[in-house]
Amino acid sequence: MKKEVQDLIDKGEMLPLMEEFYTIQGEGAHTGTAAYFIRIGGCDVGCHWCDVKESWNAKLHPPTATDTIVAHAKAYANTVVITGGEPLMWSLDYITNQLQKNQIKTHIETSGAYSFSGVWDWFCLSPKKTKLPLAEVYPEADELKMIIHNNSDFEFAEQQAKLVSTDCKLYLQPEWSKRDKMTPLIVDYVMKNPKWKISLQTHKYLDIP
Ligand SMILES: C[S@@+](CC[C@H](N)C(=O)[O-])C[C@H]1O[C@@H](n2cnc3c(N)ncnc32)[C@H](O)[C@@H]1O
Ligand SMILES: Nc1nc2[nH]cc(C(=O)O)c2c(=O)[nH]1
Ligand code: SF4
Ligand SMILES: [Mg+2]
Repeated sequence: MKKEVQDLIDKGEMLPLMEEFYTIQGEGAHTGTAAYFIRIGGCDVGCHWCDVKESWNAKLHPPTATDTIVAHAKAYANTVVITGGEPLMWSLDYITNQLQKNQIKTHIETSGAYSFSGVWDWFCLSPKKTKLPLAEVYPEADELKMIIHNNSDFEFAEQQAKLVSTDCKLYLQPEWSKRDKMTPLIVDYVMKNPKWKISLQTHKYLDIP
């Protein structure tokens, strides 16, 4: 990669954009709310059930001017969700500052496995066993969203819940390929442990992006 491009990426003025789309937030506390999604390429966390493995190799996603991404978002929405891939692999201070200057709310979906950057109106932390969140990230979480793929994931969810702030909202979300088996177990678990709520990937049921 040319040095000029790498310098702009380092400053967050370019980002390896995989896709951008206007849709309805399908998961977590803001389920049902219209939002413009920005999916940034690159992730090495390696979840075997990841539903966007095409995002993993950052080199496949062209460095794109952040100002262009912000201009697109502005034409559609007053809320942007930055996801990936793992968005915290990149410096997100520039994009979130630009979005907020344009009165656009900034939301993130992250595993928390990389250092914190950006200014966030809503921070969704979804920890993974293969690459745990950094200690500095836990206090930032407004929402903890634990993916339940097997029975041991309930225990992992409880461990992670001890590390976020007391006012962080707690969600259990069935891993999509195991939803028929795990959703009824999550329903039982939430009734026995009502500090948790269930989050479904409602966009998949609606067949929208
Ligand atoms: C694709 S990830 C991208 C953001 C970031 N890498 C992360 O994992 O939080 C977006 C959200 O989808 C969740 N997710 C990914 N694959 C899933 C699956 N197969 N079933 C349910 N949720 C999934 C992740 O846990 C995360 O909350
Ligand atoms: N509609 C919709 N809602 C989402 N919430 C989190 C998503 C993600 O992939 O980060 C996602 C997504 O891909 N689509
Ligand atoms: S951290 Fe997120 S993007 Fe990366 S593999 Fe896991 S679910 Fe997929
Ligand atoms: Mg998704």
